Amino acid sequence: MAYIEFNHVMKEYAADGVKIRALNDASFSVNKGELAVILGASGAGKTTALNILGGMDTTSSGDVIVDGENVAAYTKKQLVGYRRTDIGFVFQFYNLMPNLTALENVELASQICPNSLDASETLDKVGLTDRKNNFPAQLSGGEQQRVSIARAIAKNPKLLLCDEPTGALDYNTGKQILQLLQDTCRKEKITVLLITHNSSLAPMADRVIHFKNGTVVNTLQNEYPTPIEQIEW
Ligand SMILES: Nc1ncnc2c1ncn2[C@@H]1O[C@H](COP(=O)(O)OP(=O)(O)OP(=O)(O)O)[C@@H](O)[C@H]1O
Repeated sequence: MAYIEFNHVMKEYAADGVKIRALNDASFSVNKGELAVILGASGAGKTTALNILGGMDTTSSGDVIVDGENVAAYTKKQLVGYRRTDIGFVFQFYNLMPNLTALENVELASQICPNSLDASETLDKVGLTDRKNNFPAQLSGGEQQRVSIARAIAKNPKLLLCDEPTGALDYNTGKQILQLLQDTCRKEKITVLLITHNSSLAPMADRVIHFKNGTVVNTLQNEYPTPIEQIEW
């Protein structure tokens, strides 16, 4: 069994009496320690799948296996614990607490997790040794995203889920953030899933999962992923 198994997942939303099928029999798997890139057009179901995997949304049917447990069968209370301890999220917008310093933002996350890493050391790892006592407004977009990555990995999560993490950044800054995510996956041995619109990024991944109209139409494995510095788009 793979570390992550998304098995025949359906997700329907009811909006004004109309049913919208966001996921339609979507299936994929990811092995432990892999970097998986999720590609697909707008509305293909990528965010819905990531939110379900992260325990932020629920399935209409299907199984979502993470490390041998079926997250789709979790109670609300179990999902709270799962989100808190097992999942690190990185979003397009950094969602930092504006009145807390970089260090305090990371500490806030690590304090609620039993196996958390040292907040200050985690900020060192993401290259922010000199910015720990700055507030988010005093940091660039790339630096704020580094804080949000530190906040996610300081929880020592099973999965690092990233939804368009470079969507608000310029080309070079975005590339540095992708490099950090690729390095984090390798060095910390965290399983990383990364949503992007940019199909040029596919070579950086161990696995590429392609969504279309709510289902997975194609999964590719790269035996030799390309370092991000060698990818241009
Ligand atoms: N809470 C919701 N209520 C109703 N419909 C929703 C909801 N969330 C998502 N959808 C619909 O489900 C479909 C899939 O959306 P989703 O956000 O997963 O796509 P996506 O591939 O992530 O798109 P994008 O790249 O634009 O973020 C879309 O048609 C969307 O409008």
